Amino acid sequence: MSDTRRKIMRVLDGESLSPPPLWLMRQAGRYLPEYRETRAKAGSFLDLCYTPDYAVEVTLQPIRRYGFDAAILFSDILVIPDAMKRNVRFTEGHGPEMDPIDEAGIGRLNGEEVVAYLRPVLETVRRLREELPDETTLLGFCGAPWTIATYMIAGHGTPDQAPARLFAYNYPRAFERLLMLLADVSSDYLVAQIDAGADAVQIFDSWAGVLGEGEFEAFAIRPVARMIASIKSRRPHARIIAFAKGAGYQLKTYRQKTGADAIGLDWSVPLAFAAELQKDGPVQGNLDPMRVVAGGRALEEGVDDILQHLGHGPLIFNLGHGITPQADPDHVRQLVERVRGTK
Ligand SMILES: Cc1c2[nH]c(c1CCC(=O)O)Cc1[nH]c(c(CCC(=O)O)c1C)Cc1[nH]c(c(CCC(=O)O)c1C)Cc1[nH]c(c(C)c1CCC(=O)O)C2
Repeated sequence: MSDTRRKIMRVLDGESLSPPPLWLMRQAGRYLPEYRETRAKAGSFLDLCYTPDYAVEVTLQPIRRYGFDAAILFSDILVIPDAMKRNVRFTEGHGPEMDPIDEAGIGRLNGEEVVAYLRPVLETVRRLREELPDETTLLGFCGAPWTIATYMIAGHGTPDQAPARLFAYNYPRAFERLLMLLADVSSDYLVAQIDAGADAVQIFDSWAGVLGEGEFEAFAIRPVARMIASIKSRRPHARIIAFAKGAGYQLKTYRQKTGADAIGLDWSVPLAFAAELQKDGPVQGNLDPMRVVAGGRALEEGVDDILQHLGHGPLIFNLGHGITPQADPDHVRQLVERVRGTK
């Protein structure tokens, strides 16, 4: 009976499938002309996220084109600070911005209305489960508390998250309160996504790699462990992928201590070490997105290397980070055919 289950769910339960199922981080995005068209109609980026008609449409676009094994809900990790009234803006050419928060502001924060504010996103999840092909896994997601906190403190993206690292040393109690509050609202939000029809969820800790050893334990591992314990206590069937970008050799303890079912790997993780990690459970990754931009031999060799090292264990094929706007949609097709061995 097990073969009728969605492939990515089978891998998340420890099965090894050949060829491995695949999806790509940021598979809905600006590299696709049909995304750019819907994006222009929607107006602002947040309008796109909060209008189920548009969000459903852009989520489905890469599924129609490539038949990926998973669709990932179209939204953004920064809808959480937006729901906490931090005035999030996405302005052309600037990246995300919001009002920076200070110690007093953290004292005033509360997470009470977050899930209610995000109802349109949950409506998108419900509609997606109705419209997706039966074999396609639907993934929900959110940002990890540390990564969300970095944007809330600086008010924008930075290359090394120095403002949040400094804030954590100067105001340890306020920082701890912020992380725990984010962990709790994010857990409620992921439970709501699962209840709306998400098969599994991914937690993105895109900035885990800038933390020192003790801070990695305190800011990356602990809040995510709290989230996973909270979600699994309420929804024991929930399957959770945790992606701690840049965590390198700490990924072994990261999986053990957070309780994640699968761990995402960025492209800097050596494949021999990735194979070691795979002995403890499923892994997801880890092609360099620049190989998709390059195409040709660089793309083929990157795919083949991953399949050779990780293709015999539980693997969800993916990139090591999001696909970039300059990727050629034909190269994405070549990637899919190479992974599936259909060409
Ligand atoms: C850090 C982070 C963000 N958002 C996200 C992360 C974690 C993953 C990572 O590290 O990339 C996660 C994210 N963002 C988006 C998705 C949608 C689902 C998918 O993967 O297809 C997901 C899962 C859409 C998006 N989120 C954003 C876009 C581009 C905006 C546009 O279309 O105008 C998309 C498609 C905007 C965004 N959102 C964010 C930034 C820094 C930016 C600007 C950079 C950029 O423009 O690429 C915050």
